[in-house]
Parts: sequence; structure tokens; C-alpha cells
Amino acid sequence: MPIVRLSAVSKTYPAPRRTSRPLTAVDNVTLDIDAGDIFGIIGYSGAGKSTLVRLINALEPVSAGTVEVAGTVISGMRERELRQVRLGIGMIFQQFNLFNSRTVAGNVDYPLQVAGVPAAERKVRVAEMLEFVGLADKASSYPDQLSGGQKQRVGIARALATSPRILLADEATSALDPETTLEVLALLKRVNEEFGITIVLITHEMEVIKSIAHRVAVMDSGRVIEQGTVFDVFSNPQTDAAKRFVSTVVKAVPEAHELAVLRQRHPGRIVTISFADGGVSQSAVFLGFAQHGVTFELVYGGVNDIQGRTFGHLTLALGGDDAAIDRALASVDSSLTVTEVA
Ligand SMILES: Nc1ncnc2c1ncn2[C@@H]1O[C@H](COP(=O)(O)OP(=O)(O)OP(=O)(O)O)[C@@H](O)[C@H]1O
Repeated sequence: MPIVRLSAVSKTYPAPRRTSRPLTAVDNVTLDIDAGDIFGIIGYSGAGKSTLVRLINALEPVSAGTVEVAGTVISGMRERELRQVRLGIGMIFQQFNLFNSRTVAGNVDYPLQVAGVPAAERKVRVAEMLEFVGLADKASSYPDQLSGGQKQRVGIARALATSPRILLADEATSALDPETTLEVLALLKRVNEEFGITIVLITHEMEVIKSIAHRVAVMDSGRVIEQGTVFDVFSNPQTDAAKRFVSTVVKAVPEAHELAVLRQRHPGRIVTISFADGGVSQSAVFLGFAQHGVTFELVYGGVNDIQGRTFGHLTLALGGDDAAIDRALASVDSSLTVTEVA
């Protein structure tokens, strides 16, 4: 059951000057986000990701289409009703957006105050949330006394204080170093698993999607050009943009310049064999090569683990006479993709 459903949603901003054209930041997007998922939205700068997020929490009205949250159509709702909807949606940001004049506890308390929660209840909830994010000892500190990772953990505690069902994370790890990024991603995973909160993860980093998302949508020029499970998109990307993103974290087929280097070292035939989870094993392929008297050396590629499922692209330099190599390649199970790369 989708907790967020976008049907043919578009957002067009008016032309900034009389001479220029209106800008369609989100273009006819149809997307279902299932309750309990970590749903990644990836795209280059300007692809429309942040605009899409602002449409999900109704910070901006859509130009066309409908947005449904938890079964209720929110596009077209009045401001008063929207305030209620927004209480069920938490948000964290790249620059954390904490109040510097408030303590850590004061920051987490803020949305509870706005929601009119009684003081005694708020105190318990703030302590609970700070405990959850591992910052109980920083309750009286101020944001500028914290590291980036700690600030984001405060952001997460604040976003979760009112027990939302959805957490929108807009480039939440983009300002953090790689190690802190992993810590914050691990915390988001706990948020999803322990509280069952649906997370919409906006990012331009495929590594972020790879580490915690279940499903992913690829955005380009305002449109969703590809979507699916993280395993499917990573192991078999369809569009050029998705292929480019995947290539940042998966070593697949060597690029032309890499191939030129390989060629110098290995003048013989070179093939890439792609393996998918649950299919034919590598050892079956290598045994077949040996039986045909073909030698092989692994020269490029690797095996990837995504959510406990593996796939890989192995590029091999083959040795032996041509006819034997032809026979060996013909013997490879037809479920595997074999590409002669040179
Ligand atoms: N309020 C606005 N008024 C006019 N144009 C806007 C507005 N907000 C966004 N845009 C334009 O819409 C397009 C999509 O922007 P958006 O911020 O959604 O992309 P993004 O994928 O989130 O990129 P980034 O990661 O750089 O924020 C851009 O061309 C941007 O200039």
C-alpha cells in the first residue's frame, strides 16, 4: 500500500523575465512509495529532486496532477488542513537547519511546542529522542558546539519528535565526511527498521542509495526516467543516466581508456561475463573454460553485494587458440551475458 502516491505531477515556475520561458522543474511524475520503504531519489543538480520533496510535504502547490499522502489527496487542500498533514511528515536537510540560539534539547522540543504537547510529555519525548540518536549527554549544548554528524543527529531527533510516518531526507549526508555519512545512514536505517518510518532519501550520491535504500527512482530534467528495486537498477540499469550513476559505485565493463591500457597488457581476446544473483556460478563457467583448454586471467571488474544479493561483471583476458575460445564461450550458459569487449 503506497503511503505516498504521485499521479502525473508537474510543477512549473513562471518565467523569471518576460523574455524567458516558464521552467518545468517536475514534469509529469507518477510514483508510488510504499509504506515502510527507504525510497531513494537520485539525480544530478537541477533534476527536480528538491522540488519533488516540497510537493510531497505540500510546501508548494502542484501545477498539475495529484499528490496523495496516506490515502488522502493533499494537493489542493487548505493551509489549515495541510498543517495537520505536515505533522505526519518529518524532514532533515543538508545544512541541518537547527536553531543556533536553542540548545540541543530546545531544538528537539520545538516541533512538540508548536504541536501543543504539554510540557511534562515533551520533556519525556525529548529525552527519549536524544537517547535514540545517542546524544543524551549533549542536551544542554548548543548546535555550534557540535560536529556535523552530531548536528544531523539532532536534526533527526527533531524530525522524529512528533512521531511522523514519513521522513524526507534532502541531501542529508552531502555536507558530511564519508565516515560520518556512514554513521548517519546507519541511524536512518534504524529509524526505518525500529519505527517503521518510510524514508524518502534525496541524493546525488549512488553510494547512499546502495547502502540503505530498497527502491530507487532516477530523475533527469524533471522526469523520473527509471525506477525499480535497488538490486534491479544497479545490476541492470536501462537509461544512460542510470548507467552513469551506477558506474560510480559498480565496476562493470571497462571504459575505452581503461580498455586501451588492458589491451597493451593483454593482446589476446577479452570478454566481460555478467553474473546475476541465484544464476549460474562462476565456478561452472571457469570449469567450462578449463575443459576447453582455455586459460583466463581476471583483469577488471568485481562482485557487488546489494541487500544480501550479489551480481558482478568480470572481465577476463583469455588464452588459447581461437577455435577453443569460441567453443568455450559457446558453452557458457545462455542465462549469462557474455560480451566480447575487444
Ligand atoms: N522557487 C523556484 N523558482 C524558480 N525556479 C525554481 C525554484 N525552485 C527550483 N527551481 C528550478 O527548478 C529546477 C529543479 O530544481 P531542484 O532544486 O528541484 O533540483 P534538484 O535536483 O534538487 O537540484 P539540487 O540538488 O541542485 O537542489 C532548477 O532548474 C531550479 O533552478
